[in-house]
Amino acid sequence: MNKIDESLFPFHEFAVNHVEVGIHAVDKNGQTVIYNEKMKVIEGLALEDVGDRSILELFNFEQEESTLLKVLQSEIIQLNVKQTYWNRNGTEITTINDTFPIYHDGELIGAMELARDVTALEKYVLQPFRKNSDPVTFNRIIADSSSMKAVISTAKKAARAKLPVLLIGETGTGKDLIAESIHNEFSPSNGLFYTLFCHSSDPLLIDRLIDDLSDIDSVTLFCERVDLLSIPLQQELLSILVKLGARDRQFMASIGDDPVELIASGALLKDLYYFFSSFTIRVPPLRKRKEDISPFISTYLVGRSDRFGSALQGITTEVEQLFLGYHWPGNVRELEFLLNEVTSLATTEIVITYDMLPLHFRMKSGDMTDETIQAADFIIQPDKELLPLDQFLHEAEVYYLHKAMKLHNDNVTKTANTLGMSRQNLQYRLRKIKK
Ligand SMILES: Nc1ncnc2c1ncn2[C@@H]1O[C@H](COP(=O)(O)OP(=O)(O)OP(=O)(O)O)[C@@H](O)[C@H]1O
Repeated sequence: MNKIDESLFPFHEFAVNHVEVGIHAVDKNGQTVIYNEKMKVIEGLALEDVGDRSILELFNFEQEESTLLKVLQSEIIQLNVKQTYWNRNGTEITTINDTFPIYHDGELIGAMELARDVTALEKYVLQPFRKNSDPVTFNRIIADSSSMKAVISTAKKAARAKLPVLLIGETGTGKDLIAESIHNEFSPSNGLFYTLFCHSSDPLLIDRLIDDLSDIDSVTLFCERVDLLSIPLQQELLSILVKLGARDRQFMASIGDDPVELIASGALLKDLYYFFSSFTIRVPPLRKRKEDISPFISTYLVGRSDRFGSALQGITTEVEQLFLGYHWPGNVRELEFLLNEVTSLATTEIVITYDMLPLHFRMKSGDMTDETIQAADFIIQPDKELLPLDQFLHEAEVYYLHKAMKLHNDNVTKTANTLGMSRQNLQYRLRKIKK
C-alpha cells in the first residue's frame, strides 16, 4: 500500500466508527477484524465480547443462517437480507444487511457485513394489531391473565387522571399499545399522539421535538424507551418537558427495566423518573402470564384468516406445551413474529404442528425448558455411563445458568452479580448455551 493510502487511515477509522451503518468484518477464518460503534449499538455487544471468537460462537446462528459465513463460503454477494433477533440487552433488533466477499490481490481474505437498523420502521409496518390506521384502544389488548387485567385497570385510571405515566416492562410486553390506548381512551379530545423514539443517540432529536410540538396545544407525548437515550439527552428532554408542560399535554414514557436498577447503573436520570412516575404501570413479561398465550394466538389466527383467508385455526397440544414451557425473552412481539413466520409459510394446514415451527425456535425452546436437564443428571449413578468431562461441564453450565436466571426472574444484571461475573460475560455464556 502506498504512502497516500496510509495517511488516509485515520479518516477511514473515523468514518467506520461514526457512520450510522453497522460494520462487521471477518477474516477468512471467520475471526472478527472490524466491529464498529454502530454495530455494537445494534447487536448490544462490546468489542471485548467479540475479541477473537469466531462469529459462530458469538451469535445464536445456525451455520447456514449467518450471512457472513455464507458469503465467506460461497463468495456470492448477499443484498437486502433482513434479520430480526434479540440482542444481549433483550432488545429486539431488525436489520437489513448487505454482505460482501473481500479480496486482496485477487485472493479472498474475508467478508464484510453492512447493517442498516430498521427496527423502528419495522415495528410500525409489521403490526397486525394496528390494522390500517385504526387507533389502538384497550379492547385490542389481550388481557386474560389477572396481572394484565390489573394493568389495564390502572391504565384506565391514568387515562382519566391525565397525569404523567411511566410504563415499565421488558421489550415486546405491550407498553406502546397501552400508551396509545391511554391516549385514545377519551379520543378525539386528546389530540395528537406523538411518539419520541429514544433508540437513537442523534443530538438533534430534542431540537426536532421542540420544532414539532411547540405550536401544538393538545398532544400526548410518549417517550418510547427513554432509558435508551444518553444522559445528556435525557437532561435536555427533562428541561423541555418542564417548559412544554403548561398546556393541554399529557406525558408518558416507557423503560425496559426496573427504574431503581436503571438509575443505579446510570442509564436513567433520577429527575426524569420522578417527572414521569405519577402513575407507574409495570407490564409483566409473557412468561409470568402464560394464560395470555392461547387467547393471543386465537385472536391472531382469526385476524390472519379475516385479512388473508388463512386456513389455520389453532395449534396442537404439543406446540401448546412447548409455548407454555418457553421463556419468551422477546415477549408478545416474539410470539407475534413467530406466528408471522409460521403462517406465511402455511398453505392448507388447519393447525400449527411442531414440524411447522422454524428450526431456530425449536432449538431455543428445547434448550431452555426445565425438562431438558435435571439436577439428578449430575449425580454419578453406578448404572449410568460417565460422560466425557467437556460434555458434563457444558450440561452443568446450562443447568446452573438456567437455574440462576430463574431465581433472579431472568434479570441478567442481578444474576451476573450473584455469579461474580460481568453482565457481558453472562450474556455471552447464555447465548452460547442457547445454540
Ligand atoms: N396484550 C397484547 N395484546 C395484543 N397485542 C399485543 C399485546 N402485547 C403486545 N402486543 C403486540 O406485540 C407487539 C409489541 O408490542 P409493543 O410495541 O407495545 O411492546 P413494547 O413493550 O412497547 O416494546 P418495546 O419496549 O420494545 O418498545 C406489538 O405488535 C403489539 O401489537
